[in-house]
Amino acid sequence: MCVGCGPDHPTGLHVTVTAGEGLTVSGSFTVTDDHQGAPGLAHGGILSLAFDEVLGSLIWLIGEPAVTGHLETSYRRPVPVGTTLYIGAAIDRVDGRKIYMSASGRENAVDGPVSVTASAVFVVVPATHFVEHGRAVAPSELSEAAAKVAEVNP
Ligand SMILES: CCCCCCCCCCCCCC(=O)SCCNC(=O)CCNC(=O)[C@H](O)C(C)(C)COP(=O)(O)OP(=O)(O)OC[C@H]1O[C@@H](n2cnc3c(N)ncnc32)[C@H](O)[C@@H]1OP(=O)(O)O
Repeated sequence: MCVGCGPDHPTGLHVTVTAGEGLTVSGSFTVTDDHQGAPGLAHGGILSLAFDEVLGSLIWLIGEPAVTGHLETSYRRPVPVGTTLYIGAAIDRVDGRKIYMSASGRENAVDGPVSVTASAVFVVVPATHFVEHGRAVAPSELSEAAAKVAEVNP
């Protein structure tokens, strides 16, 4: 039920992500009427969410839980409803618990015009972070997340 990537979320972004070479991932997000802000255009906050999701996927390559500490988004072109954004993201460097990342999203093709760029600092947290700070979750929700780490980066 993740609003970014959960396939069963009724109005979520349904972002899909594939691991690439090295510490990179490629994602895609199709803007639907559920994601509109101004008439016919994607809402900027929704686009920011799509980037948070793709950037957040990079942590599965490292295999340590981390949360977004800082996320900066630059909107370079309007994104019409119906667009598929192809988002490439990479880990640029790691400094202690801080993971510096960047991403860019291109309109309707992997080599399409750049619509949005973003940079982020994720901060590594202990797995207990989610238990201590989140609502009570079923153990299966946490074990599914932990299994995903093992699946992506055995
Ligand atoms: C079981 C496994 C489950 C796994 C599930 C995984 C799911 C993942 C899903 C992902 C979903 C998608 C993603 C989401 O939506 S994640 C949801 C949105 N994000 C949050 O909720 C985060 C809320 N904030 C916090 O929890 C704390 O403030 C954190 C943990 C971030 C830091 O508090 P903590 O007390 O722990 O850290 P520290 O103060 O000792 O600082 C440590 C270092 O970090 C540096 N720093 C700190 N803050 C920032 C900042 N804002 N920008 C830049 N840097 C920052 C700081 O300078 C220091 O650096 P240095 O001095 O050492 O050089």
